Amino acid sequence: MQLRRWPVTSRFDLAGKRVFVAGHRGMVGGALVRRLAREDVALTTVSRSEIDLRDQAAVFSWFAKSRPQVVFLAAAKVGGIVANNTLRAEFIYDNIAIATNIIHAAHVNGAEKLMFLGSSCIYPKLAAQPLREDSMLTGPLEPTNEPYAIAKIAGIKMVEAYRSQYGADFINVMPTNLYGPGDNYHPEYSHVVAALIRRFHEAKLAEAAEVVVWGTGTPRREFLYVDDMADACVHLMKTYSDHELVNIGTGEDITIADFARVVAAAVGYHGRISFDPSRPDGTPRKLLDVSRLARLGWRATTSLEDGIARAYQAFLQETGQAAT
Ligand SMILES: NC(=O)C1=CN([C@@H]2O[C@H](COP(=O)(O)OP(=O)(O)OC[C@H]3O[C@@H](n4cnc5c(N)ncnc54)[C@H](OP(=O)(O)O)[C@@H]3O)[C@@H](O)[C@H]2O)C=CC1
Ligand SMILES: C[C@H]1O[C@H](OP(=O)(O)OP(=O)(O)OC[C@H]2O[C@@H](n3cnc4c(=O)[nH]c(N)nc43)[C@H](O)[C@@H]2O)[C@@H](O)[C@@H](O)C1=O
Repeated sequence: MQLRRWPVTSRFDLAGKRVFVAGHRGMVGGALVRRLAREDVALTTVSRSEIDLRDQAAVFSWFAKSRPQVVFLAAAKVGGIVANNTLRAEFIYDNIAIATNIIHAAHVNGAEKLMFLGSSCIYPKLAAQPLREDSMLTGPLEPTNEPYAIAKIAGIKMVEAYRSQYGADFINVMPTNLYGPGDNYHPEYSHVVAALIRRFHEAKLAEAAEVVVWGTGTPRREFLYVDDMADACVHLMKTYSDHELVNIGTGEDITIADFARVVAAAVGYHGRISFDPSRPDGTPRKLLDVSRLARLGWRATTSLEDGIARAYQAFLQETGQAAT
């Protein structure tokens, strides 16, 4: 029987390092900035108005001046199932450009460590569940987000190649569906968590009799609170150094129908919930195998109910509706 090789653990000291969070204004980037405030680091960020990370010359010039020693690559074009399926060209172009620019610039400018954020959608649509890291590229992808998934796989393979050819200490993590402060509430292009928080809230205010949830309600999803995600990223940056992917999740999933009821309860909506099967279900199930992450010493701590309650409060604050 082949022994499963467990990842190499190592101690990487962040203290005093110049740390670049690419995508710092986003949901994950913002959580990383909050989490890194507890570390002794020299944090550096650059906003999109200063540099478009698709612009190779601008990225290379910035890296040559700033020379970050540690890079969290959290910048990407991100969206839910309809955004991915509608903006297919933008999702593949932007995400390949951002990944290739930053990974190469980090290498050329001597970054000591880089973390690339992939996504659970890189795994085959019908792969065995829970999804193991070695199931990547073993079957067809979910069509609705294939461009995005291909871009993510390109970034993953680039990180592996730079470790192999140049000995770069670059690592790949695969987050599950994320939610929390700083999420995107676009009515069509958001992910399910933000979409339902907004829709149930607006239905409550309007005293609507019914809320329509997309799809059949039967798909299953795993949801990780974004501040847990950031903590896992810092933990792995400090302790993990190998070529294998590391899934980041809770290890628990829920049907969209049951999840909708969790959000309705958190928001305080008591009307009917119906389903619109004309909207895409996407992958039937995306539950990550988090045993490698557990062996590396990390587990999620925020329950779904607590996380949704905190995400709803963040939504109210971010949209200026929080009770004063
Ligand atoms: N959200 C989720 O459920 C999941 C996310 N991930 C991954 O986590 C990472 C972060 O996702 P998330 O925080 O949700 O996404 P957000 O959309 O919230 O944040 C993305 C960030 O990237 C920046 N960005 C995008 N394009 C460019 C560009 N061309 N130039 C400069 N900056 C750019 C955005 O800047 P600006 O705000 O100015 O537009 C934003 O700050 C991504 O790699 C994503 O693939 C993985 C799995 C699940
Ligand atoms: C993280 C992952 O996220 C994306 O994949 P996804 O998990 O399928 O994305 P989603 O959150 O948009 O949908 C999850 C499920 O939820 C159902 N659903 C119900 N009602 C709404 C709704 O109102 N909006 C949305 N978006 N979905 C809804 C929807 O029908 C689907 O069954 C990838 O594109 C990619 O970005 C990626 O990597």
